[in-house]
Amino acid sequence: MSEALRGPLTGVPVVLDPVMVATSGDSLAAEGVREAIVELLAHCSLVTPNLPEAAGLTGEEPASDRGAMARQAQALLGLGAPAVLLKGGHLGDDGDQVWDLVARRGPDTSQGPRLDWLDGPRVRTRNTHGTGCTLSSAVAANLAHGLDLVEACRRAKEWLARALASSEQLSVGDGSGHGPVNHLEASWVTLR
Ligand SMILES: Nc1ncnc2c1ncn2[C@@H]1O[C@H](COP(=O)(O)OP(=O)(O)O)[C@@H](O)[C@H]1O
Ligand SMILES: Cc1ncc(COP(=O)(O)O)c(N)n1
Repeated sequence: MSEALRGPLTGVPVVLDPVMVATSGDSLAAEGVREAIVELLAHCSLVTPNLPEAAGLTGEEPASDRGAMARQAQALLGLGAPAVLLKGGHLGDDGDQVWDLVARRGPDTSQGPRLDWLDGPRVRTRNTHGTGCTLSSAVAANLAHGLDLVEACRRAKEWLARALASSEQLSVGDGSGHGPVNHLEASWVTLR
């Protein structure tokens, strides 16, 4: 894959979602996946780990506050990623807010990385299945539209919050597990 990213895909924005740990906490990665993902970091435009994934990649404990999030995002830049969207959905379950962090290498290396916090309202729902995949796909679509990285992440997160809020409209399975977000939230009134 890194060959493709160095060759035909050079110049195309690439969003790498290192799917290793699901929202539910389940491990989704076999052994050796960490090394493969680390190798890809330098060849993508943005990597989008959740907190357990960032911990797995950096070899640290999952971040439990903003300071640790900032340190781990910067550690991922140090591993070669040009930019990191560190997702904070696993932090502060009882709070009203959920915050993500965009970290980018600055143009001037002596000034350190640029950090942009994206705060948003926490939606009270169990239907969080696929939030990470939804977010990274939306960021990729926004980058393909030519949006700047932080704006692409900000708009993707805002849309995801609406899709989460609208998830109760869906009726999937017997309702016992984590249901999906409603990707069609914008057109739902006309569609149903
Ligand atoms: N209950 C929630 N309300 C609003 N946004 C959420 C909620 N849970 C997660 N998010 C957002 O969903 C995205 C994915 O978050 P996260 O759960 O950390 O990743 P993953 O789904 O990969 O485990 C992030 O932008 C996060 O801020
Ligand atoms: C097969 C598969 N792929 C990905 C996810 C991540 O889901 P989430 O975005 O909710 O962490 C998952 N739970 N299962």
